Amino acid sequence: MTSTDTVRGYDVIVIGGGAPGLHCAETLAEGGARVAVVERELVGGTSAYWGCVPSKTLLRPGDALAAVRNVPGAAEAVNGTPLDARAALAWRDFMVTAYDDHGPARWIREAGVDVLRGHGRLAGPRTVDVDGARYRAGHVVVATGSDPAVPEVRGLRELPGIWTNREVTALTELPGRLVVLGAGPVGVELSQALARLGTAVVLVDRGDRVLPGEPRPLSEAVGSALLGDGVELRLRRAATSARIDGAEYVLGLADGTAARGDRILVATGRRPRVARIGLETVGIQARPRGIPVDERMSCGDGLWAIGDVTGLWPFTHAGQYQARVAAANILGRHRTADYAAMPRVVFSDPQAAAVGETTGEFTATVPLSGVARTATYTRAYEAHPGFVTLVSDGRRLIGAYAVGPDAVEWLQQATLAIRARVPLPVLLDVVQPFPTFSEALFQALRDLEAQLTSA
Ligand SMILES: Cc1cc2nc3c(=O)[nH]c(=O)nc-3n(C[C@H](O)[C@H](O)[C@H](O)COP(=O)(O)OP(=O)(O)OC[C@H]3O[C@@H](n4cnc5c(N)ncnc54)[C@H](O)[C@@H]3O)c2cc1C
Ligand SMILES: NC(=O)c1ccc[n+]([C@@H]2O[C@H](COP(=O)([O-])OP(=O)(O)OC[C@H]3O[C@@H](n4cnc5c(N)ncnc54)[C@H](O)[C@@H]3O)[C@@H](O)[C@H]2O)c1
Repeated sequence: MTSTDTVRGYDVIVIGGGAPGLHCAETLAEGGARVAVVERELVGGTSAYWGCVPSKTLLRPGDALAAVRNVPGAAEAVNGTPLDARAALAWRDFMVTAYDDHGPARWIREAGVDVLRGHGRLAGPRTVDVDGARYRAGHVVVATGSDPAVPEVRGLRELPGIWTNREVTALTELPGRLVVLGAGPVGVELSQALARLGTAVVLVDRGDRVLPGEPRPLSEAVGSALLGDGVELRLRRAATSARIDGAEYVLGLADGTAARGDRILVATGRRPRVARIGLETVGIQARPRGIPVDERMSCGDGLWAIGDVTGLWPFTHAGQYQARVAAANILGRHRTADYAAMPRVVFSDPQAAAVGETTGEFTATVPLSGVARTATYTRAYEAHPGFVTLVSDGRRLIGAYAVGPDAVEWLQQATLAIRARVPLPVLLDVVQPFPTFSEALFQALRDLEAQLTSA
């Protein structure tokens, strides 16, 4: 144990070097604080190596090919050759920098942040141990993230070789058949990515639709796209047992049937990483969802928590937003988190995006097939499942959701409108360029206006 007179001190120590932890540390260093980030594995965390980046990279080849196949003139330039899975996996390796974190580690050091390699744990107020070395800090930010949650299904936890997001995003060989348990964002995105790369996928969920947390029309559009890619949907079926039969994984389902594959991917949510980080030494009791924080991201005196470990909004962009809120407060500028306009996005093809409320006093839905951009974009426009729905309280937008090409990008207009509380007449006065999918927003606003006039 290091004696107190040799203990190193920082203004702030961030435990966990995922995207939110790094962003917090960088913002604090920019603000003049002496900062260290503790990381026991790879600087960059889940998003960079086993989450957002590899999953979006694995989706992209299928996206691009499907888009080309729907465009007369371009479709003729591609023959029937399937996607080259080896090239796609090589691109994934490039995007995850072959699981080497020298680049991000150098970048954060150049931002003025010390990187302390090892397992960090609180050892009392304003004290952090890193593999036995003791450090003191004015503030400690807990940003330890989350692990995959494997549900209590008979035999599942003991089964050797089950996949979670780590194994599937890092796969080196495509399985012939894959059983995916859980049709949330992880299950949906990776089912489509692998199906398009050549795997036969069975997607199982106890809910009656994919993405059960989102509005039904959005789930239905994404579900039918998955069916179109050959994904077999087994909905309304909870998993009840799991076993290996020879070389085959067998997932028993509540209706007495079974799903069989060369692999099982468990995509049934996340649980906060709160074990062995010394929360008890500072009097914090984590809840099942995570560390409770106030709107400033504070969880105690000189103690803060951000990212997945809070269990609030398990997205990289949400954790980074919380990082800015915590950093501002630590630097003495009062700031509170506002989640009224938190974007929720699924990078399936078509993309699905939502923000804010999903129901309200007034709603207006416009199909994308009625927007000129769609006809120039794809020959499949008549059958296009795309749409946008706006939700209003009669004065402003309070929510929006959409399915369609690049929906994740153009629905951001609604995010801005909700966050900035823009009055509906001002939104109606916004010019949308022609021909863009954004024109659907204008049409939906006009529909809202008509409803309000006749109300
Ligand atoms: C397959 C998949 C796809 C996703 N896609 C998206 C997406 O497209 N968009 C999006 O916004 N979100 C996406 N997410 C969610 C996103 O990855 C997470 O919300 C984000 O990574 C959370 O960041 P975090 O820093 O809280 O946790 P993490 O990224 O897990 O970082 C925590 C870090 O802390 C380290 N650590 C933990 N405990 C200790 C300790 N005691 N000492 C030292 N270090 C420690 C870990 O090694 C890790 O590096 C996806 C998630 C998955 C699984
Ligand atoms: N594009 C993105 O932003 C993105 C992408 C991937 C993941 N993420 C985030 O990562 C987190 C984890 O995602 P996820 O998809 O693993 O979790 P999730 O909680 O969103 O979905 C889990 C799904 O598993 C199902 N399920 C759970 N137990 C089951 C059982 N025993 N039998 C059958 N079905 C069962 C649930 O009904 C649910 O549909 C999410 O919060 C998500 O927002 C975000």
